[in-house]
Amino acid sequence: MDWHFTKMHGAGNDFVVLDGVRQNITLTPERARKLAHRQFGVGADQILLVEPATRADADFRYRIFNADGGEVEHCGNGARCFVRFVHEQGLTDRNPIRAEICTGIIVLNEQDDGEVNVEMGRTSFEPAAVPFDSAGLVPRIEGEDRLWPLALTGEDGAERTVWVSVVGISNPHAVQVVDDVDTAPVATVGPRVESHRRFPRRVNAGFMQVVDRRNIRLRVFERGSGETLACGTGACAAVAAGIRRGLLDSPVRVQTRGGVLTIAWDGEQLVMTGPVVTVFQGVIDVDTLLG
Ligand SMILES: N[C@@H](CCC[C@H](N)C(=O)O)C(=O)O
Repeated sequence: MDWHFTKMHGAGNDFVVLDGVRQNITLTPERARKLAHRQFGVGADQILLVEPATRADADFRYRIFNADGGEVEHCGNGARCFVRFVHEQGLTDRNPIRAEICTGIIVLNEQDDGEVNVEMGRTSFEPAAVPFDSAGLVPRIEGEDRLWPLALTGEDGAERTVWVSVVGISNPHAVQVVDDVDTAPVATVGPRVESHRRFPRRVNAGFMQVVDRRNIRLRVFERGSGETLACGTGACAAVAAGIRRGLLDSPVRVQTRGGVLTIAWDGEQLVMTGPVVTVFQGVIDVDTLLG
């Protein structure tokens, strides 16, 4: 059995996109992991599976799998690739498109300049909703935000505390402010935050450098994929946290290692705008390579 796929990226966060509308696709976590593998598969940060909608108020459903095979709630850069994919593949000429993700509906609009904007849905800062176990912790209040102390143990066994904003964009984020993203300890602190025991579903760990009130630089160690060149929901979480902390004003230009995303937030709806690139199309022999 063969699957046709499209390789895409949004600001360097890369995807294998599968058409589950015209193909009969059973994507298990193991198959997703193999497809995403950079040596033995096609290679991707996430796999996107486009399917018929299951509710009347949506045009399509799309599902997201991290490189480790886990299915997740939301993906900002993936959302932009999804809308370009359904247009390029002739699955619809509707614009904007309403897409069903596992936590609700998001609205996507392909602009005349080739960028895509996405109404990402609502943000939550309630620990239980993220989810984050805040029992026994005393937050530091900054502006309207609460910074939570996370105790981390270093490779040398030494304890240190990092202060994070905890944000739910359907998926979980922990954002810390750093002086310089280039020297931030993303590779060492990122995995410790990602799997910290206070995040029962793990977490995406963001490192934000505030350049000025409308510009940040951002790196994200993503849950289930490691550091990526850009993380759309991570950009939304960083901007929302930065605005609540009184550090930023909407809209904010987010410089990632793979490109620029623009995030607007009115305190309710988050709107993300950014680029999309189709890299190539291919066919994969499922029985031989994915099992
Ligand atoms: N790259 C994404 C986020 C993908 C999911 C994330 N790793 C998670 O586990 O929540 C984005 O652009 O938002």
